[in-house]
Amino acid sequence: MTDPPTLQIRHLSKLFSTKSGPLLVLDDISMSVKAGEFACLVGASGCGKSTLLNIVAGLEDPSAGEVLLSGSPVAGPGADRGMVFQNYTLYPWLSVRGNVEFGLKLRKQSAPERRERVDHYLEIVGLAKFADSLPRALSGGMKQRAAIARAMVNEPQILLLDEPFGALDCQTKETLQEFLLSVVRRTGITVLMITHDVEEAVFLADRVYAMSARPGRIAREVHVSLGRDRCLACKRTAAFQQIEQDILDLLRARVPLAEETR
Ligand SMILES: Nc1ncnc2c1ncn2[C@@H]1O[C@H](COP(=O)(O)OP(=O)(O)OP(=O)(O)O)[C@@H](O)[C@H]1O
Repeated sequence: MTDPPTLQIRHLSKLFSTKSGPLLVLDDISMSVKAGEFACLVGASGCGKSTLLNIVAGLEDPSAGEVLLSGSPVAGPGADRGMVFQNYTLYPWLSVRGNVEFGLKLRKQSAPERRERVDHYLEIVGLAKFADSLPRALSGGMKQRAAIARAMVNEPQILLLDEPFGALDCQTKETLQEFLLSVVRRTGITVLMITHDVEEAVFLADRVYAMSARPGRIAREVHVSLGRDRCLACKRTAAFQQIEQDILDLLRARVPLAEETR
């Protein structure tokens, strides 16, 4: 028997109660992410991307449907999912090392084990020299690299990234995109990332799920057939731009302006 995909989302819906009545945000979402795959969800603002990621993270409950991680239902947050958010979420009073090892301390890992693991992941994200620095001494890009190390150090089954480069300037964002790809290739980690930046999704992902406007549905699943050896120059190739344009056309066709407001 073959192993189940790392992540399976089955017929998932989410309804919020609001002052003006029930609000259907996600409608019958089904998708999966295989081990070692990089999947991106793209969609207009308000289509429910963060809600979906929060449900996968166990921070919100679905109204219907289920999320399975390696075949087991998700029933709350857990160290088997590593999360990185858009806004830098490092503890300002802890050093980079203190931030990265925080989860390991909670799980009562011994000091020598912690040191070895933290050193390994700080080296992977290129921050070994900044282990003792406080977050305020880091640039935005370095903070996000530290946040990625903090998520990876628990060796989760899947990394969940919520617009991790959304607050960075264009140049830093591109540097971090290349950096993330190199980390993913080196470690083989499985990733689900959400972004509204279609170019970013095509550059990073093996598969892109395009979501319709609210209520969010999976409008199309696009296999990014660009190979796995990608560099920023790939963004200028005709093949890349064709895939990007197809997804943009799809999103534009499905997002009437009136529904863009939240
Ligand atoms: N707790 C909540 N109660 C009521 N409505 C909510 C709640 N959380 C989110 N929403 C609504 O659900 C919709 C989807 O929000 P969500 O943040 O998931 O979208 P998004 O696609 O991630 O948007 P963005 O790209 O702007 O971050 C929005 O209309 C939002 O106002």
